[in-house]
Amino acid sequence: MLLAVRDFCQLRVFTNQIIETQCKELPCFASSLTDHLPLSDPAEFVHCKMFSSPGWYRKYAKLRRSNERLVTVLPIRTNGFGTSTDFSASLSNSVAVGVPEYLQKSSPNSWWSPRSKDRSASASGLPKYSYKDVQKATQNFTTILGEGSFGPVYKATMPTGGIVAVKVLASDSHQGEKEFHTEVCLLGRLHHRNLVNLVGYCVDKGKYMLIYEFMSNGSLATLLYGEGERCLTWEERLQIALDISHGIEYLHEGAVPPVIHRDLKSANILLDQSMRAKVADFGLSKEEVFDGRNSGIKGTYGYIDPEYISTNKFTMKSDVYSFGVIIFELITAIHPHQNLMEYVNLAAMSPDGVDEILDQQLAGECNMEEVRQLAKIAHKCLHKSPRKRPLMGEVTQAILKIKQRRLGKEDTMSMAETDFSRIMSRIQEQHVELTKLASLNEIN
Ligand SMILES: Nc1ncnc2c1ncn2[C@@H]1O[C@H](COP(=O)(O)OP(=O)(O)OP(=O)(O)O)[C@@H](O)[C@H]1O
Repeated sequence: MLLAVRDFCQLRVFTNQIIETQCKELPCFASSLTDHLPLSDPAEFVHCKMFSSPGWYRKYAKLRRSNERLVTVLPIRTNGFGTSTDFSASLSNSVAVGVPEYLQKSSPNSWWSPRSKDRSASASGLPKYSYKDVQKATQNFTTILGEGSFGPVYKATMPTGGIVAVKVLASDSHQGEKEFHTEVCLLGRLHHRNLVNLVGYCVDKGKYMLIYEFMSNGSLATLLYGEGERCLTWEERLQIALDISHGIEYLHEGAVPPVIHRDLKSANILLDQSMRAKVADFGLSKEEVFDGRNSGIKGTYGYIDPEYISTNKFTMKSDVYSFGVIIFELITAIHPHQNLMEYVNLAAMSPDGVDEILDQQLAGECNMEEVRQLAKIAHKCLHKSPRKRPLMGEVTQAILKIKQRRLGKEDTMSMAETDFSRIMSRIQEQHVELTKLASLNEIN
């Protein structure tokens, strides 16, 4: 069956020429760190309840719907047709983002010191750097990490030894300085351990640069599909799924107003030195690229919610869909451009079909029950009807449950092991006692 599914899909890979279209997104969203939805009692979100209690679900869904209506879509960069938006209200509520420790450590005379006089730096709460500073830190822009649709990304080393990533926005951008500052203000207010946080920026000499925390283990896409990469263990994959879920949950349910990512994909998931995953490229306005058909659809082929394609309405549930695709990438190590969904749909025809599309490098190396449970969550995320897809908070709780069950089992196992060794040592003690008694009897 495994071969049949894979062969069939392989055929489709060749017959369906992949549309290498990286449609671009437009809007950027306002957000702040202020508390939002009452995610008060995590127990409320337990997996069984979440998918089986319609009353609870309706109540919560109503709450979320009213929250979703608050989603602010801020057309910051609009291909030259700039929409002026009054951000004063949202800025006044902004939470100043602290300068990261490694930036603070610079001596007052250090060349890597934010331009203190700059008013925009205080509005965003983020330090602003000069072109010269960044030029020096990137060794004259020679330390390239990669290139995305915004432009090249460089590794930069600070005088303190701290490392950051500098995204130099393409110079053909129509974005003006004011719009860039607005975008920085909005991004600077989003902070979470599962987001690749913005730590500074530079607007100088006609260049716009965003400075991010450095993610030394690169992107999930490279780890899954790159040549010479070591195989991610099942434990790592499960943790990555949970980390991503936490990050998106924060964007959807932690940020006020909520933020829809719009371009979730394995290339936008970055990993730090401890292999913890963080969501990147959130809230960045991207210009729509004419792809030959000018479909008007924004996002990345293979991750786009089919419902969005038919209605042109992008909601949080479209992000949930893309997350479902990423989960299946983690399980199968098949890229969406390699007809991942064909494999997934075929495998869904048999009860434990996911076993057959599991990344072969994981065969015998993982708990199949956990794989099936994670696949079940992914299927819910990919539900045809957006309303039937779970909310990200619910997804997080469901993935957490898988981890907790394992920890529970490990506890039981270690308890059993302790009991066993206690019994063994008691038997040994008794054996020693009996031997002693026997030798005493012999002497007498
Ligand atoms: N904070 C970071 N730390 C380390 N590497 C990074 C960081 N940000 C981006 N990169 C690397 O730089 C490269 C380009 O990233 P970028 O986010 O600009 O594009 P992308 O996500 O690959 O594509 P697109 O912009 O089309 O979505 C990628 O290889 C990515 O792994």
